[in-house]
Amino acid sequence: MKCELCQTRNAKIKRPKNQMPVCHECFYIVFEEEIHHTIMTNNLFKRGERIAIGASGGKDSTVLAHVMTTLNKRYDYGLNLELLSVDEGIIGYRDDSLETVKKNQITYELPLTIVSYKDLYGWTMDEIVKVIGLTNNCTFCGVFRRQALDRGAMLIKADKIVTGHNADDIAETVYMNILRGDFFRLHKCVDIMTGREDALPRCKPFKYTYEKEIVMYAHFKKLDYFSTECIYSPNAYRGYVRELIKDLEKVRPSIITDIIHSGESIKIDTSNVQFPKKMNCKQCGFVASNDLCKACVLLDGLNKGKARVAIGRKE
Ligand SMILES: Nc1ncnc2c1ncn2[C@@H]1O[C@H](COP(=O)(O)OP(=O)(O)OP(=O)(O)O)[C@@H](O)[C@H]1O
Repeated sequence: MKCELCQTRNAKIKRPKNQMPVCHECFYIVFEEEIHHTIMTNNLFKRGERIAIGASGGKDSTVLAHVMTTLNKRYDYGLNLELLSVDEGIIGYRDDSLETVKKNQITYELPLTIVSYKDLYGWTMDEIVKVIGLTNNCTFCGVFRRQALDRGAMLIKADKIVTGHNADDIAETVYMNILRGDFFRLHKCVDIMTGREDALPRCKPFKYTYEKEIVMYAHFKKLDYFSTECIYSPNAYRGYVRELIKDLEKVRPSIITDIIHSGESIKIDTSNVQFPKKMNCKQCGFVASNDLCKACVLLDGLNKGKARVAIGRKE
């Protein structure tokens, strides 16, 4: 079968996004051009900006570093790209994936900054898990990582952070927020750029990019990425939603894009939604919706030996 795009070479893959049979060369082109289109139509960047690429060494952020470098050169975006990694302190997982980031730093000739939970908070995830166990550790990790990325980006004086969140991640989040009735997050999670009004906006150039295509791109281009899941069990609830969407995808391949578009089209009745206030944490000065930010509340709990109370559980 011939490639549907060039009509010359033999088709080697069926695009997961639309089932189109394409050759490798055309796949690379459409994959990169769609991301360029997303960047341009959403005005994600301005010339001269310093962009921190959240680099975990996994497939998404490795492809992100590759594609951002490629497009920055091809279209002369004029961006100063840098890699920014957070070392959560998980032996046998993050130490290995950071080795991959270090190799990519050399491949893409980008500066790399690594910030660690140990330096920022005095705790590694390994130490936190010893105290709290495996049930709620993702809460600590998620809250700390979010702030650690901000802190790292401020350190390198970045104007924006980009992350490798892909279409599958966003569709899952839309679905999860609907199932939880969390309308504030539902409203926010489809934004391609959050925190526009803050000092450090975050962008998701892969908002419409299917995870399967990211894996294919990384695989065929032979990119160096680390493919092991976090050893501290992934978020179980998200796992169920992911399975559900994967099942639906078998009968309706466009389901991921459809869910994102539904999320974008839902109009939230703001009179019924409590939007969190925006203020600065009285302890660390970072963005908070209460007197203390979530990271400081969790950290105080850990330091006082009341970690479970800090996440709202009984001791
Ligand atoms: N430790 C980290 N350091 C820097 N950025 C990170 C880190 N962990 C996650 N990110 C950023 O957040 C995005 C989404 O993270 P998530 O935990 O969902 O991982 P993922 O889907 O497995 O992505 P990846 O394949 O890049 O690891 C990543 O693509 C990356 O840009």
